[in-house]
Amino acid sequence: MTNSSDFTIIPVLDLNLLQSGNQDQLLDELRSALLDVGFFYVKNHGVAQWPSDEAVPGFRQTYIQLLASYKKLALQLIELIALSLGLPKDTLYQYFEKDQQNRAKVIKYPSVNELDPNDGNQGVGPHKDGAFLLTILYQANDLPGLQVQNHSGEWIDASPIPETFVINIGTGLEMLTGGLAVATTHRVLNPPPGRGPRYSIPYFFSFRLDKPFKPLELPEKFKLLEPKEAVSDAFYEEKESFMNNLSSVFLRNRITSHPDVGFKHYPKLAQEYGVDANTKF
Ligand SMILES: O=C(O)CCC(=O)C(=O)O
Ligand SMILES: [Fe+2]
Repeated sequence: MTNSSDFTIIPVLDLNLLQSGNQDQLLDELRSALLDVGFFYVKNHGVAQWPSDEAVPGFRQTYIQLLASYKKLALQLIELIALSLGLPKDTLYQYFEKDQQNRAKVIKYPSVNELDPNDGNQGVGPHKDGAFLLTILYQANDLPGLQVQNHSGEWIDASPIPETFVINIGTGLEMLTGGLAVATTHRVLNPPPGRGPRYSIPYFFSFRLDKPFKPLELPEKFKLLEPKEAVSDAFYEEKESFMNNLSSVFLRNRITSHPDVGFKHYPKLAQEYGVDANTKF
């Protein structure tokens, strides 16, 4: 499907607009990122992104601090997202717990020439981030790989921009907003030969699992907007299972992200999700 207003760049949002008294501009940009793209960069976020050389012996402590900073940024974004949708800023707090577990992982993507040709590309297959509100992604070195699919099916590079994080909307926020905020499909390709490995740290800001899941009451003006069906097909297919069974959403995310492993262990489910033994990305 071709869409004349489709995105071809990933917007960059500047959190300094808060300090400079331009919150309304930031909220307008955030709303458009939420509704049209599902991905954005944030700059001037106040988070130290990588342990310094001297800090490496204290990696654990450093990493814990890093996670705490990610969480602080996630909470700030959660409040701004609510405001950008015309809701009180604490609206999304009901969906997570103060001390819930949020997952992060440090990923190494070897360059293609380091891979066994029989293993194919070991990046991450096309997927939406699962049962999460949002993902904060640190691209730790200057190598391309992350690509975001626009509504016409084209792959748009989300190359690293120094000092930024990439933020993307998870299926959880898509469901909560009735498909208005988009959880956009993305993938990761291994870096080209000769450029060394790519490293990244995604942080997945989760949901509380112990409460029934009730979609948000959005202000009237948003009810007139059409969800972006091209990227929100999962919304219609998965609505029931998502509301009742978050674990199936996790499993789908795992199988589509890592199709070779997914097919090996869950061949029937994998096929339901369009993954088979020859799936390449
Ligand atoms: O490494 C990246 O750039 C993104 C990884 C990703 O999309 C994921 O793990 O869900
Ligand atoms: Fe992802």
